[in-house]
Amino acid sequence: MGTALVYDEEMTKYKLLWVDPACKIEVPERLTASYEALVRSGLSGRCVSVPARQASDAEILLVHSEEYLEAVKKTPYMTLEDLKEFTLQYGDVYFHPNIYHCAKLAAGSVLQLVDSIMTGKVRNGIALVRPPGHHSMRGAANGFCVFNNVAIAARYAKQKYGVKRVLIVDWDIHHGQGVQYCFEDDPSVLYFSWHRYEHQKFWPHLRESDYDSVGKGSGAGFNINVPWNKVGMENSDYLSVFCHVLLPAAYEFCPDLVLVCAGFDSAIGDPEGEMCATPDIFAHLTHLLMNLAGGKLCAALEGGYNLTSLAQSVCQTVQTLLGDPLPRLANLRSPCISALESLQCARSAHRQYWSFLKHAANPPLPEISTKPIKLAKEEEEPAETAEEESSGEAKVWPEPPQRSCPPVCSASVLPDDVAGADGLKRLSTSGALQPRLVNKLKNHFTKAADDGDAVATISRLHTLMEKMLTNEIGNGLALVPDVAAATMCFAQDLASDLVDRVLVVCVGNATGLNYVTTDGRALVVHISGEDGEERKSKYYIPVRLKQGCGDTSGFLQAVLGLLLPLGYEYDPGLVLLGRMPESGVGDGMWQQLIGLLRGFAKGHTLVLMQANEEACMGPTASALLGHPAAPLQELGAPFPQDGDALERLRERLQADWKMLQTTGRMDC
Ligand SMILES: CC(O)(O)CCCCCNCCCN
Ligand SMILES: [Zn+2]
Repeated sequence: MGTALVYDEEMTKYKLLWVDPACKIEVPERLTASYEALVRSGLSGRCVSVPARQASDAEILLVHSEEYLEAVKKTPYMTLEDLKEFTLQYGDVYFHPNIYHCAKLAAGSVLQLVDSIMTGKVRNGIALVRPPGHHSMRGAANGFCVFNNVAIAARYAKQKYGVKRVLIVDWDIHHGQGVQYCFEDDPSVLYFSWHRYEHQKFWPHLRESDYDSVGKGSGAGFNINVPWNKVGMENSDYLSVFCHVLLPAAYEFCPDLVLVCAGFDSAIGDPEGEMCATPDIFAHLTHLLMNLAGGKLCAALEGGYNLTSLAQSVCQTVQTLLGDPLPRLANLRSPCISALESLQCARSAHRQYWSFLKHAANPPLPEISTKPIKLAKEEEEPAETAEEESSGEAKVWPEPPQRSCPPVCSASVLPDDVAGADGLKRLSTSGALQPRLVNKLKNHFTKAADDGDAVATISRLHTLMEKMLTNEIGNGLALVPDVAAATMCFAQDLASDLVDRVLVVCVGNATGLNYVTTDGRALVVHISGEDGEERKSKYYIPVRLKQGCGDTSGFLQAVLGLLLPLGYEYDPGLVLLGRMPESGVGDGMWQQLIGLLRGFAKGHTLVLMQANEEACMGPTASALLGHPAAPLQELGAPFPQDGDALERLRERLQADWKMLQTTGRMDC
């Protein structure tokens, strides 16, 4: 199933008609720059084009009041003076004779996306729209927004398709207060937003944008705010919040549909956000949401005011929706202290609502000042410099890396063209494997199985990996006689011969895995139901689930809160996933694991399974081919001792692994 793209150039046909420094950045070129970049890159041609349409009155009234709609209906007939007058009653927004028409198209475009996804015409999609939506409220326009496109879409999906739970992820750099107000007492809509806040000094200066706004009444816990109190946030800050707040809550919420308020003013170069995350981060943010709700993801453009970074970010997002391998995120740093404080505050505020946080550390939080903030005059409306950049140096960043298109054969099961012992000889003579290595491998395997098929296995694995690294195939699945032996020998000898770092993930009980690499060429994460061998090295991490790998909520917490951050920090060139016999891990969880691991190493994942596990081959191949994992059924709380043990393990490891941190040093 494909990816829908909704775009209509009619939505470029309104603009600011008078001088207003607060609104001048919201220009029609935002849409044309985004769309033309998709056309130039060939991405628009790979999407299913879905036409825009005007939202009906009834659809707009799902969120807005009649008097507001009636008032906006009058704007097409207003004189310039009337429009200016009309605009004065709202904040940081402007009207135009054609903006009502465009606002209906913007809202209708997102509804078209919802229809295409809910009727199974496409898997996911994006709507390039303006005016944006997430600031507009029931009875008011605000922040360039007229109708709340995404809030209307959420209500529409529930009403028309009986969707039970909707997750709204708002990665725009501004707080979508309109969405928060709309759903704050509604437990069927989980709203997550991060936003530039600077302790209420940043627009829209709302006290309720802080982390302690968790929702009201039965909606308590279903509103998650992560305020950024400093500018300059980077990729590692964003990923930490996804791994340690959003994703665990999202999986526990188990949505039927994911809507994204896709604002790209959170990217580097944007004059509003002043952040430093690079456009390719949106490839990963999108990917991390794509295994929820069976892949039903609907993104709607919100902000983004630097046309270069906006266009690059839109392309990164669309290319991921299409299923292409992700770019590797180079040299992630430790999340900054301010980000860690925000992370810790959000986790603490939600501790009582989410089982994944039940065992989280609970250090005291700083006092939130309740006194109204006093904005210094210049902070109210920064004087517009002639050139935005001239106030600060113009940001420059590298063009996002060219992302390989999906290889022809994206998952290959042990090509049988390399059979028997001669295969290994061929490899060794071809120089692919030095003779010394051949002997080492052979004695590794001979104890596992008789010489013949052990040798055959080795040569097949090597072939599979070579094809992967030449991107001839994306990933692979290998059935081997002895998974533990194959995994270790592969990690120790084969893989480290061809890539700089191998992430080895072992699922299920096994011995002989505590293979110590001091040079860090392999990182082994072993998730099992029994004590792994004790940790001798930073690069061998046994994760024990007392309830075994069949405990999906414990397993998932280990994956999201430990494995993902470790993987991002380690940044492997290859992922090796070994499924030990009788691991007990469920098919759904297994597919989610594969889906998430595909985000590393440009999707180069090699799965090793015991030869007799045919039953699991189907689900494995499907996940390797990029089909969305089956949604996990409702997750209970992880067993107390597991939840507690995982939190303790994370705290112990964070000295070595910075991406595992979730608390800032907060002197209260
Ligand atoms: C969709 C969106 O969240 O990007 C809209 C942002 C509105 C910002 C209003 N203040 C602008 C101050 C100009 N320096
Ligand atoms: Zn914004």
